[in-house]
Amino acid sequence: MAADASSEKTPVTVLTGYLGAGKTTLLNRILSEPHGKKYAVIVNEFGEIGIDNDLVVGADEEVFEMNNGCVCCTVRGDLIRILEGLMKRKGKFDAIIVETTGLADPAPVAQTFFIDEEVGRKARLDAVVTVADAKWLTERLKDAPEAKNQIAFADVILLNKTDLVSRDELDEVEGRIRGINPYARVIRTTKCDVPLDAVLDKGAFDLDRILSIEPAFLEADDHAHDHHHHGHGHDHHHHHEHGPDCGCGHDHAAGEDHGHKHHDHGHGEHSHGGLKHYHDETMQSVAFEIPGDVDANKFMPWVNNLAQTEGQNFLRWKGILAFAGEPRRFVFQGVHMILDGDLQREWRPDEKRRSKIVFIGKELDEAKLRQGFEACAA
Ligand SMILES: Nc1nc2c(ncn2[C@@H]2O[C@H](COP(=O)(O)OP(=O)(O)OP(=O)(O)O)[C@@H](O)[C@H]2O)c(=O)[nH]1
Repeated sequence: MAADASSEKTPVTVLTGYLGAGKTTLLNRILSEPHGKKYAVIVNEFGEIGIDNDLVVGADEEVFEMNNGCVCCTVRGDLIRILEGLMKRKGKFDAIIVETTGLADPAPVAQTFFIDEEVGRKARLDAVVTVADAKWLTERLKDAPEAKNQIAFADVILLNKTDLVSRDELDEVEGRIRGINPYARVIRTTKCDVPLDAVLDKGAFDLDRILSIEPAFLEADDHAHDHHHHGHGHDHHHHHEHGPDCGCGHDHAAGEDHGHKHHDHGHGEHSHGGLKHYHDETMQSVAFEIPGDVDANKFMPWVNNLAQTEGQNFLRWKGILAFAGEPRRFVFQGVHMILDGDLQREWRPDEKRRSKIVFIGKELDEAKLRQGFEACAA
């Protein structure tokens, strides 16, 4: 049984955002800061000619190109090959950054870290960082389902190009972002001017810092996360793939839009203290909490069954659970029908044991999910 290797795994940051939002700008900023770290960069090209590659600055880092075209199964194969190649040279890189094409749905890229055992053993998805174009995002949310998925999927969102819009427009677009993803940290930027620690080494995806369960956690600057728990047996480690064939959650038969339905619903809107709040009817998020323990023997079958029956609707789901009789927190996350979970650090003495779960996705049956979760209470 391997020791808890999360701190030894190479962190991977997935950089996403619609065409022209500022991904390359951010990448260049990361690579040119005097951080003393060595990053490997994987660029997913869209189109025939690898121009992006030439736009990336820096002498030290190595840039690897994935296949052009759709970041789906073929590209995932490429990504796995590149990652495995990188892993063999472990020690050479402090972190890996994957820049996806603006047209990519981040789900298949994120799933790679759960699906491929070899990759999952050596790399951990640190966070999905989405760059949003303050001027154009609102338009893209209307006509580009990928743009919406990129927002929904993010742990950190850079609301970039703030110089191109008025304060009111900025509030408006941030309200729309919040309507899709209330859990991500939103940072307003010009030319992606963020401190690196706002985007790198966040531990956001594996929930070490509970970034996603409760917006209030986003404000608290909690550095107390534990990277030094070694030697724990992983008796509750689950690593399942329930998907058909490639398991990427994409309905390939649906063609171009990868089965992500795009409805042109009107968006509910209300004002609250200046910042407009939107309720996005195609992308929802629901969160539930049990103020105590859950029974692992009820919870695990429930989530596994959910993954199989409704996984296609869950863009992301995550939870932190107190299992009865277990001193450690069980942290799990899913991308569509793929689930991954782990026992992590112990509940702190001053911490209330409680169990929370959040779903971000489409056509969520809130009442049924709540009922199912509450039935898992210990
Ligand atoms: N005005 C303004 N322009 C910006 C800002 N950030 C980036 N840009 C410009 O926007 C353009 C696109 O930026 P990139 O970083 O190439 O965007 P990208 O997301 O990598 O684009 P693709 O690779 O096409 O998806 C470039 O000309 C940038 O200089 C900003 O904050 N304000």
